Amino acid sequence: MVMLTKEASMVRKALQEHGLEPLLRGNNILDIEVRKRNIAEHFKKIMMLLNLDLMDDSLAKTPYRIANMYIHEIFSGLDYANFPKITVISNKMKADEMVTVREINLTSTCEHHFLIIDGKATVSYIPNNFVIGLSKINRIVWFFAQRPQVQERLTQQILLALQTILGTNNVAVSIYAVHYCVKARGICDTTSIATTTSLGGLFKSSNNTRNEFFSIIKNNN
Ligand SMILES: Nc1nc2c(ncn2[C@@H]2O[C@H](COP(=O)(O)OP(=O)(O)OP(=O)(O)O)[C@@H](O)[C@H]2O)c(=O)[nH]1
Ligand SMILES: [Zn+2]
Repeated sequence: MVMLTKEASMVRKALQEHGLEPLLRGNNILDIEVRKRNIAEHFKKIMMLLNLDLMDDSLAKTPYRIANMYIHEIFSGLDYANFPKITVISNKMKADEMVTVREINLTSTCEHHFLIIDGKATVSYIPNNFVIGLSKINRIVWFFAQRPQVQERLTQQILLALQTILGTNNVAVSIYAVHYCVKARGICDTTSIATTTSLGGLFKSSNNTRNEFFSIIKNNN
């Protein structure tokens, strides 16, 4: 079994304690190659039930492409072994104002329909003892996006992961996204956008901090 990094273990524990890891059913005991082979076999059956000709040279490898994509790409965030390497440095410069990364690109997968969620995140925090490498914020967003998701949980998972790593409650996350299960099927609404926000510490309790965060979002999203 792969050893998790200290940060991956801390984040997983915090999420479990807060009921924010409801989809995982425990450690996956099957080897990755066995899981991929099984997914491909099952997907072959789905394609056959759709009356698709698996002998067609364009379709023949699709079940394997799907299996590879699920395990190594769009659902890679289900495995904490893929949690990003985190670099935090001590806050020797005594930064005490809001740090914001906005317009973080994310694509995720709606857990109800397995269709794309296409959005952007804004993440702010007020440094306490640590400052995090900026790209690590994008990577944490990406990690949790690479799962079957609902947008509300994704927003909360990113918040709690950063609070845990940074040792402060003063974190805020907002995501706006287009859901292809709303756009490309069902109601077929091509313009609606869903916004979700999760606020911690001063972002929740102080009107000034909250307003500063929302003014960044309003002016830039
Ligand atoms: N709250 C929330 N709902 C979501 C998210 N992604 C998809 N959904 C919704 O999940 C719901 C599933 O509803 P169901 O009635 O079971 O599925 P459905 O019959 O395909 O629903 P329609 O999309 O209305 O056709 C839909 O309303 C989706 O829009 C999300 O991130 N958050
Ligand atoms: Zn959906």
